[in-house]
Amino acid sequence: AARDNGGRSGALTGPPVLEEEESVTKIDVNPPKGTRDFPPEEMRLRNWLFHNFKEVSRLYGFEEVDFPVLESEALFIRKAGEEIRDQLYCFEDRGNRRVALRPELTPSLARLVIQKGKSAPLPLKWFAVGQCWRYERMTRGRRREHYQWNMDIIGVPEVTAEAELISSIVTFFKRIGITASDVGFKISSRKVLQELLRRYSISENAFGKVCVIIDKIEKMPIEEIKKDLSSVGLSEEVINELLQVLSVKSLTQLEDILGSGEAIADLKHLFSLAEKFGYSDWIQFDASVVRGLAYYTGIVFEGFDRAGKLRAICGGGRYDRLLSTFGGDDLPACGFGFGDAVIIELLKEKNLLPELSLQLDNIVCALDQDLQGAAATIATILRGKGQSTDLVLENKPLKWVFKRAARANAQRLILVGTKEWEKGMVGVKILASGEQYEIKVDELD
Ligand SMILES: CC(=O)Nc1cnc2ccccc2c1
Repeated sequence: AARDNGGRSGALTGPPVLEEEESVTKIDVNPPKGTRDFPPEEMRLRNWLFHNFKEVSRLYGFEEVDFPVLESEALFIRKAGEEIRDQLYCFEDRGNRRVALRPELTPSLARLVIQKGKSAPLPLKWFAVGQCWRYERMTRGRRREHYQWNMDIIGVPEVTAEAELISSIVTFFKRIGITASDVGFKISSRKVLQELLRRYSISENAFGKVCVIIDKIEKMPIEEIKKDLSSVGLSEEVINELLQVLSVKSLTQLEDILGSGEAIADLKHLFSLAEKFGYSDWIQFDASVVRGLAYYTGIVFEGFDRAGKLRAICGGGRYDRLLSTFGGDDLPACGFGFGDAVIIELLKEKNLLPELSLQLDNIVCALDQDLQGAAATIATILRGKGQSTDLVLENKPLKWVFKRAARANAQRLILVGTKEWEKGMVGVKILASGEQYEIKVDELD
């Protein structure tokens, strides 16, 4: 009760407090709305996931890059009606600069590529794992941050780049136990839309808007989609032809409508490369895939769960115009983003979450307060051998030490006792077997 009156202890009963104590304001111990903490258990799972992201990137010869989570707002200002724009976590900083917490990594990557200019030999194969942010108006209770794994190839115009990227994601899935019966990739090309719209001389910047609208096709009533499409200038006839093409189920059917243009050629090339990479049974053509980012210009793909319970697991595609819109050279580019949320939901569904617990090689404990120094020496020797060692830092009863050792899955308990220490020895207890013995300090292995 004493702490409740503004934090001065004993003010009601004890002697007058001589000087004002630091006032205690009870802070909210939860993280800000829509954000997460990572206590040890969650952090082990996150590190496991990111380790697999990074191992696959290394396997494919990609180099890791990173960028500030805070960027100039201008990097993300696109007028294509994207959700990512409506939810931009932007503000004016103390220098009156318009800045934003990045909602995605690709624009930062493009900025760095341009900054590096000619000094970065093409093709660039870069990857990053970074936290991305959004600010949702309504308290829809959705998260406001997530981590994304991105892989990008800059400077390769052929679809061999897209085939390589999809291969890397398949490799990732296999590493964590996901199979082609669990997930698949829907693949299409925005060149399908482009070739269609070119017949009706729709302007380039309407193209991005049309794609963003079509990406919502499964989330909005078709009437609203049609209304939005007509509001960007598409006639009734074009809208109906567009929607009809999007429901096409095979490449041959698409070729009948489109004729043999770049879209068909790219898709056929990609599907034949998939054969060579050995992931044909992971992919399918699906004309309705457009992805919600305005800057894609060619092949687009998304990973989906075949049970149909979850949102897209990952997504990506070719974005050949992005660098030039930032004032850079007209460099071909493609990449993908892979979020840290849906994949964990999928692993839970498939009961594939890894068992990760703290593993310790040793716990070292002084059995007597004046042997604390000796215990520190032992811990240092073991750590010098690369063995993870928890040193008990205060006088604790053995029961407490055993409990801690069990919770930390320690392999060995090293007990520093007076009698043994006088002989230059320590006690060792192998916790799995219960075996117990004494050993000379310099024979500790
Ligand atoms: C399922 C989930 O957490 N999605 C999510 C969470 N935070 C984001 C933040 C920025 C952009 C996209 C985001 C997406």
